[in-house]
Amino acid sequence: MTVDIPLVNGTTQCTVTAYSEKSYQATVKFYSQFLSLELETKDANSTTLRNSTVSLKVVLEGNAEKHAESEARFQELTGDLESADWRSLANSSLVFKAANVVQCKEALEGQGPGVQVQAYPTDLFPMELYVVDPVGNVVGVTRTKNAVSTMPTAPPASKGTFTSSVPSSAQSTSALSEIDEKSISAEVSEVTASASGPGEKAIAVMTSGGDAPGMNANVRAIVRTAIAKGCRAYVVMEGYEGLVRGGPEYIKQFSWEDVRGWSSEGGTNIGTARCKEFRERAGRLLGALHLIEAGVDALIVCGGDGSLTGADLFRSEWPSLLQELKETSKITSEQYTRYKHLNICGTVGSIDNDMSTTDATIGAYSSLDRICRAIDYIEATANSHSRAFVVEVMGRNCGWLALMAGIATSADYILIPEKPASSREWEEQMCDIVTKHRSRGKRTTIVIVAEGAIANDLTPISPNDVHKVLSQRLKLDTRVTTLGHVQRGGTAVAFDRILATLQGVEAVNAVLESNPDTPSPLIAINENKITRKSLVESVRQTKSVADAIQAQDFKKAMELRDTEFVEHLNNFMAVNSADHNPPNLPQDQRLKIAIVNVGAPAGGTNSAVYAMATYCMSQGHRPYAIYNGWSGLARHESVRSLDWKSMLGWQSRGGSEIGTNRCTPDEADIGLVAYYFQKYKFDGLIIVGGFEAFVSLHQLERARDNYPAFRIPMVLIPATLSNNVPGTEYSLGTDTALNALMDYCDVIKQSAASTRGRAFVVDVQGGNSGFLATNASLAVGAHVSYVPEEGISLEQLSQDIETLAESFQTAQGRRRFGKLILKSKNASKVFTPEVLADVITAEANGVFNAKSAIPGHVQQGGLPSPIDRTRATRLAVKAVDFIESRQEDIYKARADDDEFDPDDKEISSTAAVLGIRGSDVVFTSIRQLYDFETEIGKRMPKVIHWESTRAIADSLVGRKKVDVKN
Ligand SMILES: Nc1ncnc2c1ncn2[C@@H]1O[C@H](COP(=O)(O)OP(=O)(O)OP(=O)(O)O)[C@@H](O)[C@H]1O
Ligand SMILES: O=P(O)(O)OC[C@H]1O[C@](O)(CO)[C@@H](O)[C@@H]1O
Ligand SMILES: [Mg+2]
Repeated sequence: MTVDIPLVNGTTQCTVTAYSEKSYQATVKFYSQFLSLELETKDANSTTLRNSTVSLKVVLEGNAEKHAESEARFQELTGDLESADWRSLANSSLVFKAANVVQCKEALEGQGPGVQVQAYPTDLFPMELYVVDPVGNVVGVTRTKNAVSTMPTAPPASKGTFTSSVPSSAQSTSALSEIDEKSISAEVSEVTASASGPGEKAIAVMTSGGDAPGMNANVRAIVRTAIAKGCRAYVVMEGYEGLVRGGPEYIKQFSWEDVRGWSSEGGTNIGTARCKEFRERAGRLLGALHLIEAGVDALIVCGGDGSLTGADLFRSEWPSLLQELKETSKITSEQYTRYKHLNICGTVGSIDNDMSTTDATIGAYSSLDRICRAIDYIEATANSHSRAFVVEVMGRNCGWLALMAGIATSADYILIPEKPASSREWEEQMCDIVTKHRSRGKRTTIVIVAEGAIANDLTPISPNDVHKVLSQRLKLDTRVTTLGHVQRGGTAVAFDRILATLQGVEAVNAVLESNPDTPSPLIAINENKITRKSLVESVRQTKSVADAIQAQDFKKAMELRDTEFVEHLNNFMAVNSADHNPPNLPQDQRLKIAIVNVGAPAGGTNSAVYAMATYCMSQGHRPYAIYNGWSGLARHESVRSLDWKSMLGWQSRGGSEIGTNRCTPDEADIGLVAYYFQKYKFDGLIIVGGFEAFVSLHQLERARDNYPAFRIPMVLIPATLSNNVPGTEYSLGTDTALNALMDYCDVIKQSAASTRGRAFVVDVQGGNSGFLATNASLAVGAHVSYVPEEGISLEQLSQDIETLAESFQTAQGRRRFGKLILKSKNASKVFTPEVLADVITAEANGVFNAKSAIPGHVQQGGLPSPIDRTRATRLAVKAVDFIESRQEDIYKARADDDEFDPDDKEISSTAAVLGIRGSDVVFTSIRQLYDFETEIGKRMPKVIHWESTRAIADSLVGRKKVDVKN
């Protein structure tokens, strides 16, 4: 039995049979533009074939016309047919592994070796080979590269493992600051001894307003960076309260050791308060006096909109405060001159995320994490009773938490202060959505109410108001849950620890670089980039949103809000009312869009599929899922149209609901992939995955020449914990993985700290990318991280052991003294975690010992983090928009070869990677990335965007780097 495969792009088809000497018989279908061949197996045996090499005899025969045509064409190209290598295909050796059906299935699902042909067709003479099992399923695939040339192309990356070797010698990447604890202590005592010499600065940090997870990491980074830069570090205890009270009890000098282990601790260890006195000039006057008395030159305030408004006011009043202090003889003229300019800087710490000009505030994502976990829990009980839940979340004047939680948990409805409606309107809209969801089979209803939710007449909307509507009008069994301060509790998520740390370093840099003419900075983050904004301007903009709301000018309030907030809100409305209202687009603009997952599982993958499908529905497009990757498609025609009900709950699930594996189109059979694309008439494709997904997009784009079915807009949403996809600085799944690894490390570190003289060597995933190890080391304060980009040199290893031994010797049983060494698996093949632990223990001479710890696939994470869920939603919507907007650019080329020029920029840019680069979300063409920005052999981008983070991670733990010249 054979499978008919229609012609694609005029490719000639012939059917031939390959059979084993024993029982197994397979049909091999062979495609070539010019040739028709017969293949016949020799020595093949269905039970012994696995992993064995089988010789396939290739006999040229059949279609004489085509044969002649190919010879003529070949002669035209080579001028010498006799020596033509394509003839050597006859009797060529084919690697034909896993030839029985079960094994082929495994192979195609990425669990075993695939079927490969060691013959290399060219782009000019492409060939595909299909092995069909006795019942007609296509189970085998070929590589299709170069039939003519004897020059083999690079062998395909093997499934599952990456073999390219990684240098184990260390290459110094950048000039890292060489600080160790001893030298820093020495510096500190020197500085303290000379008190306030004019050269040295004293930098103080305080936390203010509601506490926020990550504040401790911020304080730690500020204290250590200040010390590392030769400054004295101070903390102001209890927020502005401490400034107003003053004295050494409230304004304390801190040492390197004082902040040990703080990254992993929730709340704020230096205290915070809401201080009435500071709102009055008299309070601020006292604050100014106390700062000067303590000799503080610069103040970094980590707090929310209120705290930074206070800081801004303090800054603007400073000259007059100083004048008054001088006139009342509270300070000397020297002090007046020295402290004439207040050097102040804000790092935004608040769970509310209500400060303009920054995308995220320290603590907001930790709080969102608590909220999403709670709602995930509530879902289960709601589902059991088919109940409705009204969940109140924090956000006095701001709906960010409610909105993001709404997206991350696919809640039915949200009520936020930024977009109020009349009571009648919101009640109608909520009832309409909830009724439709229920009528389509949803058993749960979740409505999230922000603490500050209001109607458009500014009257508050309470959870009880919502309860009343759901229970009385819709007769739903409804409960109210107020999450309260649980949302502010617990330790910070990885994002907040890293954000707080990087912003702390940047804040110290900013105050050291500032002069009387520089405007006071606020340290922000925009997309993936830490930025400096003007404190005055940020406060002004934040206030203008609040003013617009008070003036009931909600349209203006929205315009003044960050564009990302508005984008999230629009996305929430679109995906959550999918299929409800008439689609947005007219019939003739509605498309068929496919989505496929490729590579290892990554957090947020399901959210991307869910968002893509629901957004498609709201636009009027038809979403399709290709189940089980390219191999699923080639083997089982695994295309299903996605329907709303079957995707319920996907938003919050880990793994990949539609299945994923590492097989690329070439490996699966690109001709067959093209055939199905043609059969389903896809107008666009979204691939979600890691490096194999990147390679897949490249293969599809290059195959457009032969297969018009690929002449459609195609987008890759990067998703891999390795974060090694060129074209982006962030891949879905990295945040989930970082949290999983960080949680693991926190536990291990606690064990090490309790044991006192113990270090753990933790084995970290990430292929050839040290991203995960570097960022995790920043989040957990690991003593050392070894990454593939640097390798492990003996010099560095011995230096690290020496530093470790010294610090254990001086630790004298202090708490929080657990030491971690994070080692990327590919940093060294020789130094496995066990070997490394043994070497370290032996070299430590009994001062301490080391053990290995292997988190393994736990690093893929369980539930996806809220960051991965919400980013997935945003990127999926952008990907669909891209497919819509790029139809015109490639539409003509789909039907007409003459219109297709693969090198045309407009056309080639319709196959792109959707990435976050610096502070922008951008589409970059796969051609550009693959040809110019990728180290294919290493499966890495050429430029490592996070390189500078390594120096920061090292310097904050006082690691000495050995400068190895390679
Ligand atoms: N307009 C202002 N002038 C002077 N000080 C202010 C002003 N607004 C706030 N502050 C000071 O900042 C403190 C914290 O402000 P607020 O209570 O608004 O919290 P926040 O910093 O916005 O944090 P969060 O909202 O996350 O809890 C106040 O108690 C007060 O001391
Ligand atoms: O109980 P507290 O400390 O006044 O904090 C409650 C408020 O603080 C915030 O969480 C911000 O930290 C607001 O969303 C909330 O209204
Ligand atoms: Mg606030």
